[in-house]
Amino acid sequence: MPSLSEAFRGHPVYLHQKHHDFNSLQELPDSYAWTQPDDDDHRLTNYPSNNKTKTVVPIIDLNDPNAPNLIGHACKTWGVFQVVNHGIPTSLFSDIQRASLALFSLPLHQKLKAARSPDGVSGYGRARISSFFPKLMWSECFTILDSPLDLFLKLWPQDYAKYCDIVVEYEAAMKKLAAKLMCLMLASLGIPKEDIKWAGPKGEFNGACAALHWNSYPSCPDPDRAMGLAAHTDSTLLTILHQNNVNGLQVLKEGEGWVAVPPLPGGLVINVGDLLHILSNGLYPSVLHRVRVNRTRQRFSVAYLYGPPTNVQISPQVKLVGPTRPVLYRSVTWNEYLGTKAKLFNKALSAVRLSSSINGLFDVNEDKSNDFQVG
Ligand SMILES: C=C1C[C@]23C[C@H]1CC[C@H]2[C@@]12CCC[C@@](C)(C(=O)O1)[C@H]2[C@@H]3C(=O)O
Ligand SMILES: O=C(O)CCC(=O)C(=O)O
Ligand SMILES: [Fe+2]
Repeated sequence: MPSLSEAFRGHPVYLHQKHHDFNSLQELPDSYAWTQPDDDDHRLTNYPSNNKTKTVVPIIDLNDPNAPNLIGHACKTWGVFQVVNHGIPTSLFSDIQRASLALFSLPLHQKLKAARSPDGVSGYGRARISSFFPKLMWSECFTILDSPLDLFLKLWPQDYAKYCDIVVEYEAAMKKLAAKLMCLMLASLGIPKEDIKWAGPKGEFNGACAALHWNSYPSCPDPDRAMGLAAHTDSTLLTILHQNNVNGLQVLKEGEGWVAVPPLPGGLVINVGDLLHILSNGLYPSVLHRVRVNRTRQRFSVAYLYGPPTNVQISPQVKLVGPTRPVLYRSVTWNEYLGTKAKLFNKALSAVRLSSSINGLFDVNEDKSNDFQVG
């Protein structure tokens, strides 16, 4: 089986190679301006506003006996929810946040020592999706696949070990939680975990592949015209996101527009990714999300992007297919899907959709991404 890094090496994306020291920018350079000052442009606003409706992303207590049903409902109607009582000690969040702050606070020349190579995915750089947009995003990121050791040695020749320990501990905790969430999500779909061969006899999902992705969104001199991270879905089964206590994450809710996902102390945001959308035969939408920035506070997030072994075929589960529910997607491996995503970005799901299926019946993800691109 190709490792996740090898899977990426086969599907390079071409990124803007120029990096900026955000702290030195007193004004928004044109290359970061997604709208012009006099634009009466609603594309970056929350239109239609969620202020009137007060809809909030569901918050689910994992100790609640009704959690499986609540998760099922949240996945079906939102494709995203927050969890509390997930069993991860808060000290692990402060540790990983401290590591992320230490990393992004390094001088640019130091961060560039661990820069992502053009055909790689690990290391420091811009979001991979950058290449699909004419403007730059107001953010920097750092991706860890496999071991952080080589990267951290370059960043912190003396202190690398303590940061490696934090990452290893954080990933182990995430892996356990992701397996638990997979079991709950499969149960909510009525799929016994025995139907997923790679889950293993006890549902440990040992063969899973994952990436740890750190994001930093510096304070921005002109936040209304900038974009932290453009609207995208994750190519994962699910993503577990920890955010610091700064707003910015928004999800697109059918019929409501962009809805903020406010940070919840000790909470984690769980979102459905494209592969779970496929596996659920379109029942669970992989939620479109983006990040806005603000004038005064730096925002940090740590995403654990979780998927299957890279060579396992993921297809709509037979139990979710029937006379009134045609099979909506062909089967794909994560490796293949990452290649499709690298080429087609937000059109990747449509590309693996079966043309004979009844369009739009179950798939709420039918390409809406163009509405949110500045073109
Ligand atoms: C395992 C993954 C999943 C990746 C690529 C790689 C590591 C970083 C992930 C993200 C994180 C930011 C959005 C995204 C769209 C991006 O550009 O990089 C994600 C992408 C995907 O979900 O496709
Ligand atoms: O920073 C965030 O809140 C979201 C990050 C994200 O969507 C990602 O890393 O995939
Ligand atoms: Fe994401």
